[in-house]
Amino acid sequence: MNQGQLITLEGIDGAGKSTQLTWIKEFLQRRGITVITTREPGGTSLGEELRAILLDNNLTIHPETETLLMFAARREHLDKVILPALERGDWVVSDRFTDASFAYQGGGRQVKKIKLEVLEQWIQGRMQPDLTLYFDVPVELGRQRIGAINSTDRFEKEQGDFFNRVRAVYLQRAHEFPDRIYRIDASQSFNEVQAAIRRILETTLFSEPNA
Ligand SMILES: Nc1ncnc2c1ncn2[C@@H]1O[C@H](COP(=O)(O)OP(=O)(O)O)[C@@H](O)[C@H]1O
Ligand SMILES: Cc1cn([C@H]2C[C@H](O)[C@@H](COP(=O)(O)OP(=O)(O)O)O2)c(=O)[nH]c1=O
Repeated sequence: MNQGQLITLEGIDGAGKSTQLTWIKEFLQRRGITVITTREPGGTSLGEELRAILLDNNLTIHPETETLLMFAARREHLDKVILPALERGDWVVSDRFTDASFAYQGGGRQVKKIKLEVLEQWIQGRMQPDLTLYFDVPVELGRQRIGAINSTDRFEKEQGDFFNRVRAVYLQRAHEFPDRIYRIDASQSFNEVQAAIRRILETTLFSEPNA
């Protein structure tokens, strides 16, 4: 049986990832693929408990503690959800994965990159997503879109500078890993973003080598 594929969605808060997740799932299902959708931090019972702590506005958490909790949740997620699904031949679409730790903890919180690389190597070895869709929006637009939602969590309440650093790391990683990370201009309309996703999925995952 073929191994499934891992697709991850990345971007600053308000970029529009969650909005497109269901459409991506349905697009893949129409191709006869069994798909599970999941998210980080979260995706398992322990992971969702860690998520509640990580997003809790009433807590102050040291940046390295935050980093370790993100990777702890990810370790569970890989063990209980992602790797078993891929081994069954199912595809996994995850709303965020390790690029978010480099962007938010590395960029936003300024945790040293080498520490993130050590944790990445520890829990993933050489494993990487097959495809990452990076939803790129200017920080102000992301904030406006979140502003339309009432509650803000521990990350969403951060200031513009924080999100500028997060976005800078995402852009840098898209540049560094062009075969895996595809930048989408997510400031476009819903339909235009969807068309861009469709083009990327068709060319990267479904292109016929001799067609
Ligand atoms: N292309 C778009 N144009 C305008 N508004 C959008 C677009 N995509 C998403 N939104 C809106 O922006 C808000 C944040 O979207 P969401 O998908 O939750 O972002 P994310 O999961 O990346 O934080 C939602 O209210 C959503 O309806
Ligand atoms: C996976 C991950 C998420 N995060 C942050 C980014 C988000 O602000 C938050 C997850 O919240 P979530 O509500 O899923 O994000 P969004 O509003 O974009 O849908 O956790 C990290 O800081 N590091 C990580 O490794």
